[in-house]
Amino acid sequence: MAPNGDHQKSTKPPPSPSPLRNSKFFQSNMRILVTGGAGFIGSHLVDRLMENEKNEVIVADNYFTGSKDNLRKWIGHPRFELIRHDVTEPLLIEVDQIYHLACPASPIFYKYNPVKTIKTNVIGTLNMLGLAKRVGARILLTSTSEVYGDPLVHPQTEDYWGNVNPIGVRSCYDEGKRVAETLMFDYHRQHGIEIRIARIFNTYGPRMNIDDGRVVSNFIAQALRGEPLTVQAPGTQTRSFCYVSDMVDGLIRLMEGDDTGPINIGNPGEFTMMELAETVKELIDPKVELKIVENTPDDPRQRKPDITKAKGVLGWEPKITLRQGLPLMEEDFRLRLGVPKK
Ligand SMILES: NC(=O)c1ccc[n+]([C@@H]2O[C@H](COP(=O)([O-])OP(=O)(O)OC[C@H]3O[C@@H](n4cnc5c(N)ncnc54)[C@H](O)[C@@H]3O)[C@@H](O)[C@H]2O)c1
Ligand SMILES: O=c1ccn([C@@H]2O[C@H](COP(=O)(O)OP(=O)(O)O[C@H]3OC[C@@H](O)[C@H](O)[C@H]3O)[C@@H](O)[C@H]2O)c(=O)[nH]1
Repeated sequence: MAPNGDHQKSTKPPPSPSPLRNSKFFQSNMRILVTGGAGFIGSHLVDRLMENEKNEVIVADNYFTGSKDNLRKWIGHPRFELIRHDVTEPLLIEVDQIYHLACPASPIFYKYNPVKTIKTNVIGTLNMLGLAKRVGARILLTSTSEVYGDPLVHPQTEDYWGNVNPIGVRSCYDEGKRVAETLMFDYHRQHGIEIRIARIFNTYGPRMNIDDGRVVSNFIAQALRGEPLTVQAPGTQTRSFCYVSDMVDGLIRLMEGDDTGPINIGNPGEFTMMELAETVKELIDPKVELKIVENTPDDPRQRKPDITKAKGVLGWEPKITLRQGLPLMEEDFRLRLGVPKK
């Protein structure tokens, strides 16, 4: 069944935005809330949104995995505001658009406090939808390729319903995001809220936490520290890695376009973890060793987005290949770890 079939469309008109938006005498800026804006993708998104002088950007973040440091160039800027706020609590502000990213993304962080992760996904998304409803804002959710679980369809298209363990250690995140998607569509059908859903595939780039625990940041940090690259068994599992500037471009196009989604946003280049380790080794330090270590439960065996829909509906496709993106991230990690290039 097509996720964008007629039964998915709202019959309700969207709630009216602020009267100032259509005022003849006062041209207000577009006020945009980015939840999770102090994190990795969020802070790059804020950089892009702030480039447009008609945008005012408000970030709400609880700093669990994000940091003020990621936003330091905007703190004090007249079009920028930073609020310490946990999205599991309601937020009463006036905005036109909401990019709802708040949620830990790295498996080691989302599994650290699974009850909090599911509250963030469910109560957090409900609160942001409540805000969207009250002020007539358009809302974009950053969902995930993890909604496909350990996929039995390859590559993954948006109409695949997934193969997810509902009681596993990853469920707080993948089932949490599935409920968040459900809430988005229920608010759209029942209340006419303008929604956008992006299904993001593994994204990497500068500013990722050095000890984030995800595979690209782990391998780069390990190679720079001269430590063995920890390939989790069996090493034949695959992922598709998207550079962060491509991701931000896709998210903005989705928000500005007419399609609710869900739309896969990711780079279809597919690599085994062994291939990724070999590439990092070749680019950074050919002397570094690879070490096979134990894997974690329910690790998906393969993942690759079908991006036909993103190409057709958003006119989007990624531009940066893995071999182009890894050196950009290496440069940032060298600076932060204090390891100059020889
Ligand atoms: N990076 C990826 O590969 C990837 C893949 C799929 C989906 N996503 C989604 O994209 C979004 C951003 O991911 P990221 O890689 O930038 O992760 P990140 O961990 O760097 O950023 C998440 C941000 O949300 C904040 N946050 C977490 N819980 C919060 C709460 N309860 N209230 C307020 N703020 C909270 C964190 O402090 C952090 O700043 C997440 O929703 C994630 O699920 C990311
Ligand atoms: O040091 C490591 C870390 C991870 N891995 C492997 O690398 C693969 C990718 O693992 P990551 O931790 O980077 O993350 P995953 O791809 O499983 O999930 C990721 O993509 C979907 C997003 O929603 C999640 O937020 C994101 O973390 C897994 O197969 C894992 O076993 C290693 O081989 N070594």
